[in-house]
This record gives sequence, C-alpha cells and structure tokens, in this order.
Amino acid sequence: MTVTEEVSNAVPASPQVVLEASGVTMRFGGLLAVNDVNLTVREGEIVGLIGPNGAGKTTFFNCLTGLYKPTSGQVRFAGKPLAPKPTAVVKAGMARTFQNIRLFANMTALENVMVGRYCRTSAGALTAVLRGPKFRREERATRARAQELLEFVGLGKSAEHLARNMPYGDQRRLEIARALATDPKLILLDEPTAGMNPQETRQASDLIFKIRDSGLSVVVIEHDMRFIFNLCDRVLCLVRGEALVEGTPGEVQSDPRVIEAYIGTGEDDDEDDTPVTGEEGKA
Ligand SMILES: Nc1ncnc2c1ncn2[C@@H]1O[C@H](COP(=O)(O)OP(=O)(O)OP(=O)(O)O)[C@@H](O)[C@H]1O
Repeated sequence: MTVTEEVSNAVPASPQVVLEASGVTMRFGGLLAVNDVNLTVREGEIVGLIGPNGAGKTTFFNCLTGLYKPTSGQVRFAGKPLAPKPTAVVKAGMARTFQNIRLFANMTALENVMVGRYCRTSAGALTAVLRGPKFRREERATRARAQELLEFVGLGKSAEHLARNMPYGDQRRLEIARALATDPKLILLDEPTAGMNPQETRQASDLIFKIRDSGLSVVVIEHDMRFIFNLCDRVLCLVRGEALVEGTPGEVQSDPRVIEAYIGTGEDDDEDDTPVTGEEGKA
C-alpha cells in the first residue's frame, strides 16, 4: 500500500473535546435544580441547551462557569478538571454572557471591551499607577484589540458610545465582544436573543456562526426554538433538572417527550417557542 493510499483510508481525527461535564448535580436546600447532567462539547461545535422555565439551564451554566460549585459531578475543560472559580474558568479559556445584560452602563463600548481584555494583560498594579512604558504599550494593544472586536461584532462605529445609550440589540453584541476579549476557546451565551426583534435575532444568529467559524465552540441557552434548531449542531433538552433528550436538532424537535414537556408547561401560549418540526424549523 502506498503512502497516499494509507492517508486517504485514514479515519479523520474527530474534533477534540473542549468541555466535558459529567454527573453535574446542584441542590439548593431541598430543591434539586440540576440532576446528574452530562454534556460534551467539541471543538467548533454549537450546542444548544433548551428546556421550559425553571428546567435548570442557567443553574447548569453557572456550574460550568464556576459561579456555582456543583453539589457533585465534575467539569473538565481542555482535558483538565476546572476549579469552580469564575477567574480560573476565564483564564482557562471559557467566557460567558448573562441572561440580564451586565455592562458597565457609564463606560463607552470600547472601554467595556477593554475591561474584558484585562484578564490577559500582565501589567501589575504598580505599573498601572506609574504608567510606565510597559503599561502604555499594553494599553495601546488592549485598545486596538478591543476596537477589532467591536468591528467583529458589527459595532466598529459605536466605540465611543456610552453603553447605556446603545440600542438593546447592540448592548447584547457588546456583551459578546467583551466576552470574546478574554480570548476564549468556548463561549456560553445565556439567552442571547431575549428581547430582540426578528431582524436582530437573525443578526445574532449570523454573529454566532461567525464566532464558530473563527474557531470557537459555542453553548447557547435559548427559548426561541427556531433560532436554536437553525443554529445548533446538537441540542440538549433539560426538564426539571434532568437531561431529557440530546441529539441533532432534527431528533430533538421531533421527539414527543420534548413536545410534551413544552406543551405541558403552557409556555408556548403567547411565545413563539413551540418545538417546530421538519421544514417549518428551517427559516
Ligand atoms: N440561587 C438559587 N437558590 C435557590 N433556588 C434556585 C436558585 N437558582 C435557581 N433556583 C431554582 O432552581 C430551578 C432551576 O432554575 P434555573 O434558573 O436554572 O432554570 P432555567 O431553566 O434557567 O429557567 P429560565 O428559562 O426561566 O431562565 C428553579 O426552580 C429555580 O427557582
């Protein structure tokens, strides 16, 4: 067999596992908010986390990102156990946004992104106070990178706008830019389209594809089913803290247990979040 034949017959290497959560459980007193949930995220994947209100999605996110120390279970990131501390999680290469916007309202868009960048700069407190050459060099680089990220998310022209004066959809993009400033390998987005109009939602979807194409993995919580099923490679549905179904969007959206979980809550009464089936889901 020639070398060429050997190469062409080789099984393509499967993408590396970035995040591995096993048996994650979180109790609040007598309430079991997350029960023995597993999740694997590979390089370049977009994974959706769905479930009715109170299913445990945000609690699970908080366990993954070090805000909560799970009652039991383990989170491994890039092959290593992850300390349940937000700073360690960010340093390891995981960034997130929150369900409610958490920007520095009285800072400009550029300054907000620069704050995200500081976890990757090395100037200590003394250097910062003395404002020596090293500090000034790093500050210039931080500013340039922040501007680059604003352009990436489509906010290049808003750099000097105060965060509080920006339209809602732009504030959400700004949060994403700030999270990207930490140089993550994986970004977790908690309801990135909440409160957005259909045009902003489409733009959010394009932005997430662009983030994935730049080499990151993405985990996203959303109630908007069309958004999730058109975006994700894989979807995990949580119900009452437990993993109900995990699979491709096609598998999850047609699973009767998922449909029942949503209809049972009456959540789709006035929101457009009924699981959609077949071609209906392909916007
Ligand atoms: N800090 C906390 N202390 C006590 N109970 C909590 C806490 N955080 C969440 N819970 C409870 O845990 C359960 C899961 O809540 P969680 O916010 O994770 O659900 P969710 O799926 O993100 O819901 P939603 O879609 O409404 O945001 C709920 O019953 C909630 O009331």
